[in-house]
Amino acid sequence: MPDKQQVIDAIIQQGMLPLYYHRSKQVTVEVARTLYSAGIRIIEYTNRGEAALKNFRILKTVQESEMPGMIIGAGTIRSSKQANDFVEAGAEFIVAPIVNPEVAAVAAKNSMVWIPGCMTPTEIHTAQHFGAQLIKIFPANILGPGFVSAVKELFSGQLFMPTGGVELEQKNITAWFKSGVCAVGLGSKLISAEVMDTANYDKLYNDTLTAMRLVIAGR
Ligand SMILES: O=C[C@H](O)COP(=O)(O)O
Repeated sequence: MPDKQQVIDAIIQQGMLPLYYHRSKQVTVEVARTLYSAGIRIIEYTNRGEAALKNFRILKTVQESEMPGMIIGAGTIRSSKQANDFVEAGAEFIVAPIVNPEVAAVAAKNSMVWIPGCMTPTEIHTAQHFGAQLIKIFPANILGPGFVSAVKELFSGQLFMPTGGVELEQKNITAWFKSGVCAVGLGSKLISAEVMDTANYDKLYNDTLTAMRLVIAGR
């Protein structure tokens, strides 16, 4: 299992964190395989449906046998029970849409990175207090890059990753990096419901290469 700094470094190095959920275990695994074959080495699987924990366990089995160097975290973790369940299932970091100190405590107990979602300076301050090295700016498209530019001086050295509505387009990704973020979270604009439901893994592969190029060009 990677240590906290290795997880943070992997996100910064990749410059993007792909995230998704799908009810089908086959789709869950094929999406990860496709991302991996395109060069992705850290992903978030979100707790956004009834099959999330079961599918996460299957994904971890495939990761162990087929994906050396891949890191898989659990997203949309709002309670300590969810955190404990996904840690037990092999989550290597935890992402959340909110700041819940009880989730932070589970992450700390397991020496894991906790990436809480924040949309105000007070939430950022609270997240820092409870140990967040990296903070998810969420919902990113509501706040915009101007929010990060405005608050980053208040939180010198803090790492930020906007997530929610980040677009797969150069202008948007470049604006985020210019505001001072270290990576962007990419959900539905990269791994859309349509791509998953139609098993269009060629499109996902090509879009992933595009996203990686946009990140390199944008930062
Ligand atoms: O927390 C995850 C976000 O809701 C994902 O947003 P997105 O699908 O717009 O990238």
